[in-house]
Amino acid sequence: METMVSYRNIEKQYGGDFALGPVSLELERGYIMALVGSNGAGKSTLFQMAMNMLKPDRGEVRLFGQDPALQEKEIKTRIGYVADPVLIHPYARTVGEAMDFYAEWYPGWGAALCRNLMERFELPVSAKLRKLSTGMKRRLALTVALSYRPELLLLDEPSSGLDPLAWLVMIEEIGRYMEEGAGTILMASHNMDEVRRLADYVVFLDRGRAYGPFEKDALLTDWKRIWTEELPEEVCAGLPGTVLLEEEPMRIVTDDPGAVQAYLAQKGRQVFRSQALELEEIMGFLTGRTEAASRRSKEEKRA
Ligand SMILES: Nc1ncnc2c1ncn2[C@@H]1O[C@H](COP(=O)(O)OP(=O)(O)OP(=O)(O)O)[C@@H](O)[C@H]1O
Repeated sequence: METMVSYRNIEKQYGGDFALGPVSLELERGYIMALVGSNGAGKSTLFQMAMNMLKPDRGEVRLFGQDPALQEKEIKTRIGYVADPVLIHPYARTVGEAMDFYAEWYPGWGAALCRNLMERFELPVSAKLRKLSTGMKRRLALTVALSYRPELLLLDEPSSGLDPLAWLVMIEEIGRYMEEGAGTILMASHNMDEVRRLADYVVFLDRGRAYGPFEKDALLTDWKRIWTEELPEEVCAGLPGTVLLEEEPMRIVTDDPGAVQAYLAQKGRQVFRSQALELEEIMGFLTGRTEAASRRSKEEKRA
């Protein structure tokens, strides 16, 4: 196993308003980790630290085991960074000029790959950088980052501003990059569809606190909503692994569906169906944003 990114006990304070951490994360080669969080949770702050654009108050960040403050240039040729908002080349005037510059800068630049990506993202060579829309800037940044097949991609909101077709191209191209076998991705996303499709691991960030990493597949298997018949108080009281009880109809939200189903069977109660929770719901429970371990009836919800 080779650790590509590690954050150890990272803390950062901005005035009195925002405190990040302590955050500790490690990402191994070959995996995709998604940072999922509310606005202002600290996701971009973590990316900027990896790019040596920002220093943590405490803790250490390592890329390929190296300190980004000491080996900045070497590290940056091995990373593809799509920032949010996208950073546009300061001197190039057109898309073509920017590509020429990057082709010189990155040792692993693939000219044919770049042409193919530009075609897929419908990026005109002659388009003026100043006049690109937000979505076109994102297409450009993704094309650049994928054209030299970096060992590590840092994608901060890669789909923000992309139209649905460009989004699909992005999903396919990220899939292709990973299938080639040498890629690793740390990404921040508000798009749960993309997290569901791409991520191996999920970290929830909320108000500067990190929860996880969790294996995405395990989250989707472990968190269930189970529909059952109305249960008397004494049966409810003994339910194992219950996060929330909802009434009319009776539903149990649990992170231990096996135990709940076994208990209901033992009490002779019927299970009508069960369904995996959406990642945003799981995030609500794990971060304490959604009130857990309570009984919620229609009357309560109306009140
Ligand atoms: N230079 C700065 N000075 C002061 N506060 C800052 C600065 N940069 C970021 N912040 C604050 O730090 C917090 C975390 O910001 P960050 O951009 O990391 O969040 P984020 O999770 O990427 O948010 P979003 O999902 O909205 O992009 C926010 O409250 C933001 O206002």
